[in-house]
Parts: sequence; C-alpha cells; structure tokens
Amino acid sequence: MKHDILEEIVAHKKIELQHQKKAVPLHIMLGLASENMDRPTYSMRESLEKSDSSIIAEFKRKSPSKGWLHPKAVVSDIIPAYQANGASACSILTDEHFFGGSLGDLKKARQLTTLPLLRKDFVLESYQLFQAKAMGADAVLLIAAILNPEDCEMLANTAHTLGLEVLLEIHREEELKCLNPYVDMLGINNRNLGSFDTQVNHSLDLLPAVQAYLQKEKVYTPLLITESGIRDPKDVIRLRQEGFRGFLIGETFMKTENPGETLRSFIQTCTSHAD
Ligand SMILES: O=C(O)c1ccccc1NCC(=O)[C@H](O)[C@H](O)COP(=O)(O)O
Repeated sequence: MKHDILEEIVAHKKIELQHQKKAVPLHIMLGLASENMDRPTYSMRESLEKSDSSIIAEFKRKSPSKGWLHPKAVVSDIIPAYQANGASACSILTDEHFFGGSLGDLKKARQLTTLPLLRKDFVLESYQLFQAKAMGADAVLLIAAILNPEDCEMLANTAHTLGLEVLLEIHREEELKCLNPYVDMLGINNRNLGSFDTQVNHSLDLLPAVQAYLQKEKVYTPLLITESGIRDPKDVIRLRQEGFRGFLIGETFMKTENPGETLRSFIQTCTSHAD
C-alpha cells in the first residue's frame, strides 16, 4: 500500500498557509476583495437539485494519481464551455503543488460564469474560507479525513456566515461523525487516497450506512454527491436511481482535448438513456 498522499498534502498545505498569511494577512485580503465579499452567492445545492444531469464539472490540470491530464488547460476556454454544455456547477482545484491549480483560476472562473463554483482544496483553517469567498467561490469542500468533528463544524459554520455552502467529503463510514448542521452536501469519494484505488461502486457500498446514519440523526438532510472515477454515463443513471443528486467528474473531461464537448456528449448519453 502506498503512503497516504493526504498526509503529504496536508503537511505541504500547512507550510503554504504560513507563507500566504504572511504575504496577504486577512485584513489586507478583505480590503482587496470587497466586491466578491459582498456578492450574493449562487446555490450549488439548488442548481444540482433542479437539474436532470447534476454534473459538477471539474477544472483539474493534474492529480497525484494520474499526473498531468491537461497541462495547458486555461480557465477561459474550459469554464464557459462547461456552462454552455450543461454543467450544473464547476469545481476548481486551487491547490498548486499537487494539482497545478491556483486561486487565480477561481478568480478568473468567477468572471466568466454564473454557475455555482466550488473551491476544491484542502481546507484546514478559516483563512482559506475567506480566500474562497474573496476569489468568488459559492461553496467549499471540507474533507472529513483531514479534520476532526469540532474543527469541521467550526469551519462549516464559518463558511455559512460567509454565505458559502459546504460539501463534506467522506470515504469511510467512521467519517460520518464529521456531519454537522452546516453541511449542505455530503460527498462520498470513490477514490481511496492510500491506494488510489477508485471504484464507483464504493458510493453504493457506503450508501446503506449513510442512509441509516441520516435516518438516526434526523436533523441532517444533506444532498448526496458521488465523487471521482465516474467515466460512464450509465454510472450516473444508476447512482441517480439510488438517490445521488450530484456527480463530481474531473478526469473524464479534463483528459480530453475539448472538455466542454466531452461533457456535452456525456450529458446527452445520460439523458437519452435515462428512461
Ligand atoms: O485525483 C487525485 O489523484 C487525488 C489525490 C489526492 C487527493 C485528492 C484527489 N483528487 C481530488 C478529487 O476529489 C477529484 O479531483 C474529484 O473527485 C474528481 O475525480 P475524477 O473524476 O476521478 O478526476
């Protein structure tokens, strides 16, 4: 088994954050970004709920599991094409070292789309939530595997005070303890970050435990999202039938020459086979 890449990512992120907070202290960041701090956000949850396809199309240049997917990808080509071709929301990977992204990508995407934007990064501190809001995000990802339940609730609560929705990602049943009243969407990651093994059926395997937990803790009603390794429109149809209402897809689109066009034919196949 490979070492857990998350440990390496988190160690790197802590150092990166120290530099960022020194270079741009919070009060300076807020002063520079007043336009986005004041803007009303778009609801990712509502956009997914009302769509028949509910695709969250990801902007991802490279990944630890696959290396470079689309090294020269530019936001101004891909994000408008995602919107034109039926995405319900976009996920922007803002981590630079491991994913080749940046906060600049998020800022640029905000200028080019009215789709809800998810800041996809490894959030450890509320400073990163302010960054997300300042750069134009509508939602943030919180990863249960790198947070304890108390920090997770504090971050989710802070995100809400900024008007940001929260997608909580889990991979294992034990991580359900990170659910809290501020979680809008619950994502099951099909990728094991130790082995990189990615099985779409993982979402279905974990579903009974998730449903039982939600049934027990009646106050939580997150929208269910499935994340990673989705390559076949038939998987979207099958997972939708089981109750998933969001499909986070990166590699399937980003490894192609024209991610927007690939999204278009993916959605067309989903909708033509849905009945
Ligand atoms: O994608 C990776 O290799 C990866 C490794 C370590 C932490 C996170 C990772 N991916 C982030 C994601 O959540 C995915 O980009 C997202 O779910 C889309 O997955 P895919 O459709 O398989 O690109």
